[in-house]
Amino acid sequence: VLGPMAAVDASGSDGKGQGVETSVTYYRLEEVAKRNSSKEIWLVIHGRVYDVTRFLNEHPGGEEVLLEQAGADASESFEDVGHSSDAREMLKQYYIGDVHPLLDILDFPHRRRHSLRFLVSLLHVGKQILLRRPCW
Ligand code: HEM
Repeated sequence: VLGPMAAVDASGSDGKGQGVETSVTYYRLEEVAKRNSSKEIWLVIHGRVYDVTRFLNEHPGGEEVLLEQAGADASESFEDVGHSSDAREMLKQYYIGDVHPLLDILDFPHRRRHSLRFLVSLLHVGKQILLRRPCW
């Protein structure tokens, strides 16, 4: 129901800063979870959302492993493989936005079964609050 959140200027540009102006689109995990077929595949890796649909055929590790993680948080499996720095660099091409820290917290009641993941996402929230200007 909730679509992607409106783009938010995360750079805090005041018109004269040298900071690169960037805007971030925020998604809920729920939105990501819908992109779980070979027609459309999104993955979350370390709180960032990647549309890997057009990467399916090109992935050196095969499309099967991506399909297994479709619509889900693939951080752990991505790290388990020990992807090269080239592979990490490639992520940028498929980046479409971030998982929204607050909206994820609101999902809490539905996620009790994943308490460890919830704690990890809490850590992400803490990190985002420390590293970023508030955007809500
Ligand atoms: C957008 C996300 C991903 C990108 C850009 C990516 C990229 C790559 C690249 C470039 C390689 C070649 C080896 C290297 O350079 O490290 C590779 C290998 C591999 N990837 Fe990924 N990968 C992604 C996601 C995943 C995920 C989510 C999984 C696991 C579920 C996975 C499993 C593997 C496996 C099993 C190999 C083969 C390793 C080997 O043969 O030694 N990859 N990937």
